[in-house]
Order: sequence, then structure tokens, then C-alpha cells
Amino acid sequence: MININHLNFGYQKNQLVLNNLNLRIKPGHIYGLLGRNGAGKSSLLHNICGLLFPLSGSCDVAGQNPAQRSPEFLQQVYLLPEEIYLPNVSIKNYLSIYAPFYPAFDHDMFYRFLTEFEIPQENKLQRMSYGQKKKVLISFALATQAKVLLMDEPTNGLDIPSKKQFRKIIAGVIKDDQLIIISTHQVKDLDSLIDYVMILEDQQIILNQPVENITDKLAFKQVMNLDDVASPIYSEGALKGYAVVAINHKKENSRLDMEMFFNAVLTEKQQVLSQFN
Ligand SMILES: Nc1ncnc2c1ncn2[C@@H]1O[C@H](COP(=O)(O)OP(=O)(O)OP(=O)(O)O)[C@@H](O)[C@H]1O
Repeated sequence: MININHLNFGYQKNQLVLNNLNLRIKPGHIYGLLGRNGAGKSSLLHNICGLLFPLSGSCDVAGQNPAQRSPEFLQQVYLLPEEIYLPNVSIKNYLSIYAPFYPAFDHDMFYRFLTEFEIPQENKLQRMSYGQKKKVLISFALATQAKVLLMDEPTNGLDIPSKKQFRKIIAGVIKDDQLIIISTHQVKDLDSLIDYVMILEDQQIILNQPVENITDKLAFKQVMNLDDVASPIYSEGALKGYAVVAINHKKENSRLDMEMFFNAVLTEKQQVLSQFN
């Protein structure tokens, strides 16, 4: 569905943000895109949806080159940006203006999500709070039924119950021919939702693995004493003892702690990545 080869991108030619980046993404999955501030996550999402163009290399999304911005392509991709702007119109008018761009737009689905998010439907959009606007746009994004949904920090601004609703709605909506990429620092909001973890570091995607592969290779544990763990890779002091990421020699079952995993990749990059080669 997404095939990126040797992609170079920079806002200035002599300063690359993405350097020889390669990526393969399959439909039917929810990908979490993680990376430090300024790593280039938003830039990558903008290249995928044709809002920014590679300096060189190829980017194929659903069989099309996003940079050509063909109507057929734009109907199939939706980007929910980190910073949102909504015009001063009612929800009904917003739909009548923007929904026609997406042939598969499902009005019933949109209003169902608004109800789940408890959004007052009569208000003008600009009279809504930031979190309410975000929920309108999340509902819109999902109702487009676009094949490629890109979400940049979607849970920013959502209150705790809404984050739970967000997870529930997304998990229930994805179809086999769709993919969702969620770029986020709020990993705790999403670690039960995503099924692939991608990490952008050093201007490249250094890891793109299904969650079950990560927990097959690595064990995530809480221990009182670090000596109790064979082959620890990374540890952090926890309330009681330590949280540890270790090589999963004994094929134990553990639950992915995405924050620990991300920190382990950043601090012990070679050791973690070598488990996946
Ligand atoms: N419009 C722009 N013009 C020039 N440089 C930019 C522009 N937007 C971003 N950059 C630079 O490109 C790099 C990558 O930025 P980007 O926003 O893609 O990172 P990010 O991983 O999404 O960061 P964050 O997690 O902080 O949102 C940063 O060094 C940033 O300063």
C-alpha cells in the first residue's frame, strides 16, 4: 500500500530531514509512528499525502505518486494534522463543503462518532473547544473511509474518557483495505491500539515491526532486583524495583510497554535492532 524507496527530503536542499528513507506498509493495520521531537514524523506524513515533495527517491501510495496530487489519489488519503483549523460554520455546513471530496464518505458513521464523543451538533465549529474540534475532525477523518488515514498526534487535547472512546472507535472501524498511521508521543494512549511500531530516528525508519514480533524477541518485566533478569537490555527505576526490557530467551509472554521500548531503542539502538535482523 505504501512503498517508499531511497527517499530524501529537506526543507532546504543542503539540510536533509529524511535521508535515504525506505518503508513498506501493508493495509489492514494500525501503525504507530514514534520519534523524538524534530525527527521528521510530520514531514514524512506530509510526503505520504502529497503536501510535501521528496527531493529524490520514490514514494508510492496506493499505486500513485502523491506528489502528482491526482484527484483519485486525494480521495483516498486523509491527513489529520497536529495543528487544526476549522472555519466558522456549523457542522452541517462543514459536511456539505468538505464531504463531497470523499466519494465513500459515510454521513451516518460521522454522526454516530459525534454522538459517541458527545459533541453538541448545533454549535458553530469555532465556538467549540480545541478538544471538541479535534473530535469533529477525528470523526470526519474516519467517515471519509479513505484507504490511507494519517493522524498526527490525534489524542492531543482529548480528555481521558475521550482517549478511551478514540481507541474504541478506531479499533472498530479499520477495514482490511485501509491503513492508519498514527504519529504520537502519547504512547500510553495508544499502546493497546496499534499493531505495528515504526521508529523514525537518524532521518530513517530504523524499525518497523508488528507488536507480536517485538514481544516475541523482547520481554517487558517488572522486577525488584536487576540480577533476577537474564540478558537485560534496558531498565528504568520503577515504584517497586525496576521496569526492564530483556532479550526473550525463554519465549515468555509479556505485554509491550511502548514507552520502555522506545527508550530502549533510543539508548541501546544496536542491541535492540540486532534482535530484529
Ligand atoms: N516549514 C518548515 N521549514 C523549515 N524547517 C522545518 C519546517 N517544518 C519542520 N522543519 C524542520 O524539520 C525537522 C522535522 O520536523 P517535523 O515537524 O517533521 O518533526 P516531528 O518529528 O514531527 O517533530 P515533533 O515530534 O516535534 O512534532 C525539524 O528539524 C524542524 O525544525
